[in-house]
Amino acid sequence: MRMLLIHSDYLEYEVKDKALKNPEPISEEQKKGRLDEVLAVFMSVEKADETNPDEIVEKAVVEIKDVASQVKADRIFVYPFAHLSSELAKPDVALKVLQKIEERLREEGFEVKRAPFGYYKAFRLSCKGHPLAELSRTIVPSGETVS
Ligand SMILES: Nc1ncnc2c1ncn2[C@@H]1O[C@H](CO)[C@@H](NC(=O)[C@@H](N)CO)[C@H]1O
Repeated sequence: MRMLLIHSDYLEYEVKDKALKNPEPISEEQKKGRLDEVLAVFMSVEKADETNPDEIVEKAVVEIKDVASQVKADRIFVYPFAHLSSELAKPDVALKVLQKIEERLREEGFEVKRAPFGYYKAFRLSCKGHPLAELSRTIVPSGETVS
């Protein structure tokens, strides 16, 4: 999994069109979303993650919690983003991983939103620009190597 973490004044999105034949079903309310004072986490779930999705979920939660505590963010925006890797996991696996990460972060006490999966979306982001405001992380299942 590849993550780009942006500590932001806000992130807002608007769904524009389907990017998959069968995108995640969403309500009218989910077509737009915004969080203020948020750690935006753009995530590409990768092929290698399919060997142990549960482990990837836990490793991602550890990394996100670590960065959130460093930048003192208690809101997280989980953002599916297929542009951080050339070896993407299948959509059904990727969606499950992202849904689980969302659920686990809520269990850890964060306010969490997740952008809809399988769509083209317009988004606006205001990066805070401090030294820890732009970070990336790569996570692999045990036994795999980072390519
Ligand atoms: N392995 C994967 N990891 C993360 N997201 C993935 C994925 N496979 C599919 N998606 C989702 O489907 C849209 C089309 O690829 C993706 N859409 C996007 O990435 C938008 N920024 C528009 O390009 C995303 O919602």
